[in-house]
Amino acid sequence: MQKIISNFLLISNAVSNVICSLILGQRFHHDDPEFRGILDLMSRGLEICINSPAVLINIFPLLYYLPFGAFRELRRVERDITVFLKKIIGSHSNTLDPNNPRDLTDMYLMEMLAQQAAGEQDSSFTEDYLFYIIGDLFIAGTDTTTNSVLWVLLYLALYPDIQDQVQAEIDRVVDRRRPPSLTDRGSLPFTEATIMEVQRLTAVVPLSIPHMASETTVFRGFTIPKGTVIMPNLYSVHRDPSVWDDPDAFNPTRFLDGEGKLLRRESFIPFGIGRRVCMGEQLAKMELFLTVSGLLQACTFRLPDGAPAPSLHGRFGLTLAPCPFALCVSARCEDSFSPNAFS
Ligand code: HEM
Repeated sequence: MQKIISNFLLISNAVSNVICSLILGQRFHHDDPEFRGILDLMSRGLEICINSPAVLINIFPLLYYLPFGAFRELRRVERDITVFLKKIIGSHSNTLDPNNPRDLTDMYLMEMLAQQAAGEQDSSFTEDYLFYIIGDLFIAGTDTTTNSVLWVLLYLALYPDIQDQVQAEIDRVVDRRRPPSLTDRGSLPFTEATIMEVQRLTAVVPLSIPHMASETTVFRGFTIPKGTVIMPNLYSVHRDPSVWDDPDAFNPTRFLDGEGKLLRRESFIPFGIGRRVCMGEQLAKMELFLTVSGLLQACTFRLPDGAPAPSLHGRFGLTLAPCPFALCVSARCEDSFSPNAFS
């Protein structure tokens, strides 16, 4: 069976459900309109914040209140997300059973209540903070991982010989009788190297997250005054010709040594670096490995016959998303995951 697919909502739903399970103790059905609506809002919110005139709010905060265009849309997105998250926090608060915490929200509420009971005056554990933490984890953990998976599928459709090698490795190590698990990760270096090479080329969070110099600092002869906003350019690090041979080429073997073992390259920093490195790095790597290896075990992804090669430039929000593309998905064996699941 094969099918042409241009709608990959199944992937963002699955990725977001990992965060929902951890934070909210629940998964949402893929058809749930409220869930779908909130994912769209988050994605749109990020795009407006980075890639519209609303970015100027960072410099002129009063622009936030303008009653038109991106400014008004941003306020609406923010309001709708707030209503959704506050409703969930409220229902957790009402049904909290300290003997049976269900998720991170329950654990947080229990700590908050414990600190209140102890008379803690300056506690940072408040429902307002919880709201921001949940929002941060949703925003940081959904689009990043979803877009990484989409880029992998797109690159593998453009490079079918590499896709064949990934599938051959999965077939050799895992077989097709069971889905890949995390214990297989160390035995699938080519699959891992392929994911890393896509992460290198696409740098899904290309400008990382802005930081601010807490002190005046001299770095390589440049004085950086206290308060300067710094935006690390991870994209340029990943394409630096002084570090990477032929940096624009898609070549997973650059992450493998002569014996086919995985190489750690210090200039490979898709999750940032240092004290504020991505908090979800380990989770994201697990999700990427399980999703990509599971999908490639079950299906083959090709460009539809006669379709022009999709652009590899991407759409820039906080994350770099691939431009819309279509793939022809075919099942690799009768009883495997059906391409119909993507509809
Ligand atoms: C492929 C997926 C992901 C990529 C490429 C990615 C990348 C990044 C990058 C570049 C940063 C900025 C690091 C810095 O400031 O130096 C960051 C921060 C962060 N990420 Fe991720 N991320 C991913 C997935 C996730 C997931 C799944 C979660 C949550 C469960 C998450 C949570 C966070 C948080 C909370 C921060 C802020 C950390 C801080 O400021 O201390 N990320 N991420």
